[in-house]
Amino acid sequence: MAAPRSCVLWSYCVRRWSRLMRTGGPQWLHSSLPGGSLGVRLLSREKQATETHFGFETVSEEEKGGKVYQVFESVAKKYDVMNDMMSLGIHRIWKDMLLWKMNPLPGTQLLDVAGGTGDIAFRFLNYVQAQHQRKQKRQLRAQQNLSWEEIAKKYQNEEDLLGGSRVMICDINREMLKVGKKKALDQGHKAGLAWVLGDAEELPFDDHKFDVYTIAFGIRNVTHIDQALQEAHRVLKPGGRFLCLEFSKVNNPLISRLYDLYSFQVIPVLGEVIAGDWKSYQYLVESIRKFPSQEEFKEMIEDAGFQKVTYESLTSGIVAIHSGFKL
Ligand SMILES: COc1cc(O)cc(C/C=C(\C)CC/C=C(\C)CC/C=C(\C)CC/C=C(\C)CC/C=C(\C)CC/C=C(\C)CC/C=C(\C)CC/C=C(\C)CC/C=C(\C)CCC=C(C)C)c1O
Ligand SMILES: C[S@@+](CC[C@H](N)C(=O)[O-])C[C@H]1O[C@@H](n2cnc3c(N)ncnc32)[C@H](O)[C@@H]1O
Repeated sequence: MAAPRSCVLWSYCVRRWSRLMRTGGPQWLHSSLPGGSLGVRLLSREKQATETHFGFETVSEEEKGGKVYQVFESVAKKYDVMNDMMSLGIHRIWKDMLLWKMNPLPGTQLLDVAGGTGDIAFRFLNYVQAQHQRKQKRQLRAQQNLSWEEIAKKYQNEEDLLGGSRVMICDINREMLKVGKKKALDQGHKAGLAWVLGDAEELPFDDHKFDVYTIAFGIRNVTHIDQALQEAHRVLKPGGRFLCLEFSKVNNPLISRLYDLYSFQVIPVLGEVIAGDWKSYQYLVESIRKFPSQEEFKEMIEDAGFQKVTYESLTSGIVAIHSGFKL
């Protein structure tokens, strides 16, 4: 049965109002306050500067960054094994799906923010290398009179193996990057990647630098998500793509109940047994519940200036991939 028109109108008004409030209030309010729009900006900054959440705990904004840092400093060494244990390997499929969605073109310059131990970056390198090798093979087969030196050269130039694609991994946590760098050596990734210590809210890069921006399981931990989204928009080239893999809202009531049971009864126990750290994994499950739904997050991405914003829910909405373009 269709919803009555008054309900539709009411829900539209509520959505418009909450969106306005998130973006600093209506325009008329800016000029009626002392100091005009600066007044509002200062007021909203002051308001923002008071409180936020760290999982289910209420903390000041200044505190949150430090607490998140401690969590990832503490879990870094066990991070990868914990992900396999908690998700029975399913996180690998989600990350593969992010790459399939990206389907990078030859020469893509990727920025992977909150890149941690490099899972997205290594998948990107494997993907572009496989893609480039297939292309090179096709070209070599098509050329009849090549010497073996010419053929060998094509295979030996490591930089060329990636067809000009590169990935920059940016993360705020030294320990996560340290584990990632070691993993890169172990997996034989040398060319085409660089590691940078940096904050998603204040990226250490010039404007219009990257073709694709990814953030996987990272944005949930950032204090000012709107600021991180604006930074993503700033560093992308016109035509560039934003892709985010993050926990989301489960859309099936039965799965939701089981998932809640699993999250609150099993995950912290796994955290304690495997990583000796109950609290960090309690933070993980609580922070998941605090993160906006698929639709709310879509609106936040649009508010940062992205166009053609879409999302795909995976595993009944346990996670979602959001995509947007800087046009
Ligand atoms: C500190 O911050 C972080 C730290 C990190 O290490 C990582 C992250 C970022 C996170 C990731 C990259 C991924 C992390 C993965 C998850 C949080 C888990 C995602 C969950 C799933 C894919 C599975 C979802 C589970 C369900 C839909 C419910 C099914 C659950 C059950 C049948 C068990 C229900 C539980 C109870 C009744 C409680 C009592 C049970 C026991 C004591 C037995 C223990 C049972 C198990 C170990 C079974 C585990 C089962 C599964 C994993 C189910 C998988 C199967 C399917 C989805 C089909 C970070 O930010
Ligand atoms: C759950 S891990 C995700 C790592 C990786 N992207 C993956 O998918 O496995 C979250 C990462 O976000 C990083 N992080 C948290 N706040 C950040 C911020 N403000 N700027 C950059 N990275 C941040 C943490 O240090 C951590 O490495």
